[in-house]
Amino acid sequence: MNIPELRNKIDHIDDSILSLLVQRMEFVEEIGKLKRESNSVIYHPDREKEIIDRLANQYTGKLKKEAIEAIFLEIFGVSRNLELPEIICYLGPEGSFTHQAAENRFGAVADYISLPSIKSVFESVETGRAKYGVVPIENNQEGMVKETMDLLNEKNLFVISEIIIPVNFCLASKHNGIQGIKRIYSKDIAFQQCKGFLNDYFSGQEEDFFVQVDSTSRAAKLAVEEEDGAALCSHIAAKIYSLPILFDNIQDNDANQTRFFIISKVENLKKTDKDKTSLAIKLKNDDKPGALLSLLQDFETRGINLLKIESRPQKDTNEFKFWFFIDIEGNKLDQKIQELLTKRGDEIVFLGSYMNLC
Ligand SMILES: O=C(O)C(=O)C[C@]1(C(=O)O)C=C[C@@H](O)C=C1
Repeated sequence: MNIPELRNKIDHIDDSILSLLVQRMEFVEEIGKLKRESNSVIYHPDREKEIIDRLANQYTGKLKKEAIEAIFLEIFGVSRNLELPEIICYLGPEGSFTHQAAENRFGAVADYISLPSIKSVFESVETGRAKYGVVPIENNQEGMVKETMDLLNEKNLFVISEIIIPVNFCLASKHNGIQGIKRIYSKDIAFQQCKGFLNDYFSGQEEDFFVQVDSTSRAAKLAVEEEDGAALCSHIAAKIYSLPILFDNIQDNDANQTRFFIISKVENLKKTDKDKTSLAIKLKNDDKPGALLSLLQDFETRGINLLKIESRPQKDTNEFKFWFFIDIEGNKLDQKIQELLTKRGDEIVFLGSYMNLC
């Protein structure tokens, strides 16, 4: 078959896809109506995961699970917007990895607001200006994001989902190939994380060949204005500025991953077989030996698996005291976790139960 014939086939398939999507959306609208009548939450990450897993498991053709996931997350984004338009705020700037995480989860059609700080994301969700907020919580090379832990402890908001994305950089440019590129824009940390690639492909360049700017999306914006400029940036930044990707995954360390939280005013409890619960715990008797040991023993006797424990200073006292950010396996709806939350005399702030993706 020649290209026009193949395109003709594609057009017919597209017609069918669109007609099926419209049928799907009719049912989605009905669900949306029922949810609004019963005042229940629109976003069900567990149901979305169930659909993707089911489709990926039954299908073994040309599409990888990641491709099925990318397509269906966009469909879910459109569905949720039809059920109730949602505003999602994230730690910006536009094109940041947090933006990428937000788009991975909510699709390209949601209403996004880029905010300048983690605190402003919390405040927007708290005041109801945005329905959900997306913030970084942990990088597996750098550790926990202290500001996010502290704000979760202070504010009355809940973690309803986690998102894990690899921190991968690409080299993007309008230039046809790397020969003739005159400068590369990026942020300091991106230059550091792609040293191996830059040494291999751009060694011996003058100092001013590498131009440092304050975000990788700014790098993409500058590069797209030039015929011979390039940017080291995230996929989403390249996408936003329609900058073709010349080389992908050029970071030195492939294991570099960041974990993000979706925060909301409503706790959205839903039990799956793989949940995680985050807690902020101020121990009682923390001036006596064994206070922490007693908590850990309680986990052991109740068969609760501890996934993470990090200490943070208590800022509301002039003493040098601390509280613990804790992740455990299981859901608030599990009896053993209910007991833990109610029977210990510690000050425990429940931060959220959500599906464990790690
Ligand atoms: O099943 C639901 O609760 C729906 O609202 C439908 C749907 C979907 O498009 O399949 C949309 C949004 C939810 O997050 C999960 C699934």
